[in-house]
Amino acid sequence: MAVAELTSPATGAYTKTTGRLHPSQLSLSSTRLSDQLRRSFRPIPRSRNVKITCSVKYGLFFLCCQVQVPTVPAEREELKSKPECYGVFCLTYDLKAEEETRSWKKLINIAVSGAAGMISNHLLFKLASGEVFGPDQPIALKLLGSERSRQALEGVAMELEDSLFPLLREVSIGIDPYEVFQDVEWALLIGAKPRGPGMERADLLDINGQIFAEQGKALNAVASRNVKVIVVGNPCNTNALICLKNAPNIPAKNFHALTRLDENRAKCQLALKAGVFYDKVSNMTIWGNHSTTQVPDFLNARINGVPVTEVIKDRKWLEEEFTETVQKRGGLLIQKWGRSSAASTAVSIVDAIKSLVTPTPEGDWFSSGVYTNGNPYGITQDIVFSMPCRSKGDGDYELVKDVIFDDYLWKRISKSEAELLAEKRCVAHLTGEGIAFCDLPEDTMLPGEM
Ligand SMILES: NC(=O)C1=CN([C@@H]2O[C@H](COP(=O)(O)OP(=O)(O)OC[C@H]3O[C@@H](n4cnc5c(N)ncnc54)[C@H](OP(=O)(O)O)[C@@H]3O)[C@@H](O)[C@H]2O)C=CC1
Ligand SMILES: O=C([O-])CC(=O)C(=O)O
Repeated sequence: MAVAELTSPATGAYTKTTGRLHPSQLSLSSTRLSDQLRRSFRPIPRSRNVKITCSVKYGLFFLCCQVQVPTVPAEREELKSKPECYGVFCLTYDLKAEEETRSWKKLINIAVSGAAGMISNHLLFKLASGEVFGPDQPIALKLLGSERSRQALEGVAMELEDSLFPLLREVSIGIDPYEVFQDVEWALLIGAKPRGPGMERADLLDINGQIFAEQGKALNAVASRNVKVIVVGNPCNTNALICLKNAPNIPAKNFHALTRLDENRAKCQLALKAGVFYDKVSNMTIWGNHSTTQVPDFLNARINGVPVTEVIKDRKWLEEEFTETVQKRGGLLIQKWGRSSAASTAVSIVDAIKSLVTPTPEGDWFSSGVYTNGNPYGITQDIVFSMPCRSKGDGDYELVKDVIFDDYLWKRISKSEAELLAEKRCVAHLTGEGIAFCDLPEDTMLPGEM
């Protein structure tokens, strides 16, 4: 433990501060001392357990603070020199002094993994602009990358600096999830290895599963106890399951696998067929896995409040063409673009978050891949399955009860369920459930694979 003593003239009262704090959390009336502490300890990440004890040393006129910093082990020495914050975001501000920021809400911490990737390149700027959490909600972005992407991460942070977003109060970059996830209230887990040529899906499950097992452990150790986690990196349902199994201290209900892009794709196809604008399509459920077995549910969906099956009477089109178009939309896009959906995925992540932080419109719902324990439909427990949800806007959700099923829908749901159970057996070594046995169904594919 390294110890530093800092003394500064202090006038008036001060808040007695003792305990494990980051210098930015200090609340001292002596701004000079506070600034001195911040300057001295800026390079030390929050998780370093900086211990600060302040007391009045010389009557009312001087504050003395003792700052104790744990000695960094040799193997982590390299991280010590790495700044936690980035560029202009290292400056400190007295927000309360600014008239227009007086009504702002408390800062929220958002972690984004794969922050130097394609999806993040769209998403981060949407988050920073205020379009996701609102115009009075300042945010801190914590960007997680790797050795591979270190330079690129700095490039992303530089672009965020140059965008002058008023609500973006902090940006930090890092490669250690235990540091980046410290106190985060949202974790948007995008980074994952893409499936390469000749790579088996089982290999992908294993490689990416290890990333999500580690990130689950890190969230469990250092994130806010009520952190909301949205897993985007594929295969996202099983990655979300691995993540939640490795984070037993965080409610399993807080983990989501992104199927909102599939919902949006399905709405678009129904609108096109019915000749209406896509905002007229509601109650769109995607059931199951974010894969080519996903089930876009036309039985419960509505157009202008009327069941889709009454508007589009061509049941063969709904069962075959519509369903397959949605299931394989990602693959077609890759053929056209030469890379997978990035902008529309970022938009769908925004939609997914907004659906949790704003009340769901009366009578409507949204789809999300969530933990099946306690589901009212009879879907196997202990997997992450896309189902219809409603939210009061408090970050939480309830599953929708009043949905109908027919034989066709159940058959399709069962196929996706079987696929997820097979994926789960493949990753048993990562969920703490014994030895993995991987025997995936022949047609198991991500939406982006053809
Ligand atoms: N659920 C959904 O609806 C959708 C999901 N996806 C999925 O989202 C994920 C990210 O897509 P996108 O942003 O376009 O991808 P990119 O390839 O642009 O970025 C992915 C990031 O993943 C990180 N990564 C983590 N581990 C590895 C690894 N072993 N090898 C290579 N890169 C790794 C890399 O960042 P770093 O080096 O910093 O770790 C990289 O920047 C993919 O898994 C994709 O399949 C895509 C579209 C829709
Ligand atoms: O398969 C992929 O990587 C892309 C994907 O998930 C999608 O477009 O839905």
